[in-house]
Amino acid sequence: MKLKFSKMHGLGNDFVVIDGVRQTVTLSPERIRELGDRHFGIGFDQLLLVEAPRDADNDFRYRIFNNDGGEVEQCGNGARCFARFVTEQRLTNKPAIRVETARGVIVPQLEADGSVKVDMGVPRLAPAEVPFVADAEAVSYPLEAAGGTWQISVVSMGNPHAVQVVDDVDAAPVGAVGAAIESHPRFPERVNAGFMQVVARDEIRLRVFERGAGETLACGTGACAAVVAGIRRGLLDETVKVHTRGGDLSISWAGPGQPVYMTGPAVTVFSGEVEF
Ligand SMILES: N[C@H](CCC[C@H](N)C(=O)O)C(=O)O
Repeated sequence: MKLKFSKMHGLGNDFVVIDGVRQTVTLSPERIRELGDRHFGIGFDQLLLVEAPRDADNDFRYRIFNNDGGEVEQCGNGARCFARFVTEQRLTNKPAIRVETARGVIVPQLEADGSVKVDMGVPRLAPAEVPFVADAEAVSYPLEAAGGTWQISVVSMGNPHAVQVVDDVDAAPVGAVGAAIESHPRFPERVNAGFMQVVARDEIRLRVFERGAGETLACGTGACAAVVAGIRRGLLDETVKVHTRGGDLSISWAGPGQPVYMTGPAVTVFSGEVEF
């Protein structure tokens, strides 16, 4: 069966986005992996599926599948592309869109300058909510991995993140240490591993080894988690510019119990059809 899709990216974190409202879509992990292959398929970090909401108070449901075929709870760069997609496809004309995800509702909003601002919801910091195996909640935890001990902060943006501070992201062992943290047994659902360099109290550089996708050029929820971790460590102020390899995001967090706001671009590269 042929399905229409759009190929999009948020700062080089790239997606195939599919309208599951007007099309009937059945996905298997195997087919997602085939289509995610950058040589034999279309190629993407994540596949995003747009569905009708389960709760009539909301506008859409949003499902996210990593390149490895696994379904996950949240995607920040994807949320911005989602908003651009449903607007371009005339599935809505609302500027602010209520979107159900596996772990709560997010509200992306198209801004006049073409960027997209997203209320990413309230970060969860208790280990059990990440989930992360620990005796008690702390600002950071020592974690043994890849032959070293890394001081990580754990944050859930709906999806799990383990963030550490490094002197220079360009020299950080993202591949080896990121892979070891991603599959560390203290993260029962695996984890996205972030490496953050603090440039100033309102500026960081960030690389993320993503769960189920490897290092990506940018990670929206990773940027949110890194700013939350940096503020909790007393290193950052409320609004932070996050430099990723694919470009810049603006992240704001007013503190515990408050939502994280993320602002950045969303680009449609092309549309196409594919056998699913
Ligand atoms: N790899 C992530 C999902 C995509 C997140 C990322 N692309 C973003 O922009 O937040 C996970 O397994 O939780």
